[in-house]
Amino acid sequence: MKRHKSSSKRGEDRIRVCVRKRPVMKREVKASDKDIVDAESTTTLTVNEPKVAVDLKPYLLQHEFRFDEVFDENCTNDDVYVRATRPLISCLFEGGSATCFAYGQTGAGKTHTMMGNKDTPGLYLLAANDIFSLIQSGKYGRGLHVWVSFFEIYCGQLFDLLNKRNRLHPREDGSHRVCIAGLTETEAVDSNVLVEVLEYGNSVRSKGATGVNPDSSRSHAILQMEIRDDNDHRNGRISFIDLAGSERAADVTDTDKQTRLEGAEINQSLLALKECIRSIDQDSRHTPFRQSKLTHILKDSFVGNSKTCMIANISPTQTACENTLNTLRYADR
Ligand SMILES: Nc1ncnc2c1ncn2[C@@H]1O[C@H](COP(=O)(O)OP(=O)(O)OP(=O)(O)O)[C@@H](O)[C@H]1O
Repeated sequence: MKRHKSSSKRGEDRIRVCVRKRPVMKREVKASDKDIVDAESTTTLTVNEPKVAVDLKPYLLQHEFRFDEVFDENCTNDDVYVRATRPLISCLFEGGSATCFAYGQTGAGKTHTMMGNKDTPGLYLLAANDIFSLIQSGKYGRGLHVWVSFFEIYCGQLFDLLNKRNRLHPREDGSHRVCIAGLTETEAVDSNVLVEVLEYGNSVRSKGATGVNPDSSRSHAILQMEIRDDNDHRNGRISFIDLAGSERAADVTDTDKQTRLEGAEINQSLLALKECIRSIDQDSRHTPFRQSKLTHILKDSFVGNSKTCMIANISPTQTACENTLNTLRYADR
């Protein structure tokens, strides 16, 4: 059995890595695609990889992983919110930055986790509900407002999802803070406004048609909620990043030029993100933010009073075994 242990004492308070296994879908049951992932506890899981020995006897190679949180197929978006994301919320009322990533292959459940649906709201909405309740309670003072922006990074370029996919340009100000010139910001007075913003933004989000899944997401979508006071001073900010399908990073060898370019960009940004997370985890003095647009524009979210949570989403089936192992190795610290 191969054992992987994913926890680091130094960065533990600032970064938490969680894994969510989605249920087997009806079409997968129909195709007799087996569930090969055992989420054994709230921190451990095992992937049972089918193998064939040299004497042609089949056997299972077991890969055991340990993470800060493991969510099995019965866990709801609420469970994920309470254990993984809620601990970040106080940070944005205390002048800090919180960041929550959804990572994983296409169809592993990133959008389900982040967006959810009418019956099962995802992390965006669950966090917003808590933020609005805290503002109303007056616990962190009066006159606080929530401003929302929603944009995507596609092929290394930024597009405003709240303004007809207008191209945006990030710039560093005199104090090396990264600002996105021209980004549309909307005040969300309640969750209904946020739902409208999300629905509008998602309808314009770029989708690429690939052989595997016509809706496969080939861009990183970033939703930011910023708390500001009556004088428009920024208090804190939370960023949710629904990352592009991780298996797309392998498209660097595709025959189609555009697909190759998209793949190269996704590959570079996911590697840069892993490097940044590793360097924060190890309290390293240099964090390589500039290696990709994604990490560059999130620079402020990683430094100072910041908290990050990575949710690695995995498909449970045998067909997805290789991608699942890649996702778990990526998330493994
Ligand atoms: N935890 C879950 N419970 C029930 N259904 C789920 C869960 N996770 C994912 N699904 C379902 O699986 C399908 C694929 O999930 P989803 O669209 O969230 O994947 P994704 O990782 O966002 O893929 P893409 O990168 O292509 O956008 C959807 O039909 C979704 O509703």
